[in-house]
Amino acid sequence: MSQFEKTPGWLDWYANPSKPQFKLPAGAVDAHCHVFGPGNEFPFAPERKYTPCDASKAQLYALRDHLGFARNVVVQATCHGADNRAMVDACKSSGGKARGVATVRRSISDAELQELHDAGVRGVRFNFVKRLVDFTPKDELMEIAGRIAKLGWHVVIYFEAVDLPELWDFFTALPTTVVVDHMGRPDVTKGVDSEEFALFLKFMREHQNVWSKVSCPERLSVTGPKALNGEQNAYQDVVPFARRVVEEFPDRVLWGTDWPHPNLKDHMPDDGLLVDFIPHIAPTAELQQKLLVDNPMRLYWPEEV
Ligand SMILES: O=C(O)c1cc(C(=O)O)oc(=O)c1
Repeated sequence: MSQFEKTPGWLDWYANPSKPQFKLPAGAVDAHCHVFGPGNEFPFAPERKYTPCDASKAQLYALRDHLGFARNVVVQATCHGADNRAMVDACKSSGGKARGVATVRRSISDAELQELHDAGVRGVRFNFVKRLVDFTPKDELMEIAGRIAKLGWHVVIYFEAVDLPELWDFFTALPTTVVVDHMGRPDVTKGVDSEEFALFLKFMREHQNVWSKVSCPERLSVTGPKALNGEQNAYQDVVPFARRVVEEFPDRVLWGTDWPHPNLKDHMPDDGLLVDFIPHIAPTAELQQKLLVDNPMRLYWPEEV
């Protein structure tokens, strides 16, 4: 794959998002977003599974201001592999308004981990989605988890719901806070009372160190971005899932735009409308304050809480 040739069929991020009608609480954090390159400054990793369009830190921070967020958590995207330079650069130039989640290999030195910490990194991401990454042995991941736990960092895990049973023992042995990306990608056609989603809720219920991002309705939805049946909201088939998680675990949920939305081929969400999704899954001001401010601040800026 050439460095700059975008993966065919892959949509670019939404250029002129609407202004959300929902007013975010003061200090709201977009706790899951990425930067891509720019490729000529921060080359994409040779082992990547896709080549994205560019999505720079300046464009990310313009979106932050447009939507009304105060801060970002920039999560290492798989197209950059374990080369964290673009994410670190974004954190360092944010004036303290961004923290990061890195991808690291076992070979990383303690000094390099400390450098990441100084740049604002507070977690590592372990990815188990087969279309995105090659397999990394679990003993390597556990060793990394042990080292980063000592820095007070957490582990972000990304996996598909069908893989949770097989990954359960590994996840439950992680020695630090564990944050699940996008609710563990439930198959929403199975329904909120499915065995599959019940297992995810049990995972959170039985393990107080497990948090979840209630993000990415645009990836999980089958009904899509159009409001249907007189409903006001887009992505309505995802609402019961996210709402269940927010209401049962109000102190362990995070929300993020997922901008610039890697790997979307059927539609690209208007980020303003994604923000308008929030009050459907966190219907009270108290839940919104926890989801958007108190929880991400506790995890990423504990020194300010
Ligand atoms: O579902 C995805 O394709 C996806 C990919 C990435 C990444 O490539 O890092 O991150 C995400 O949060 C979601």
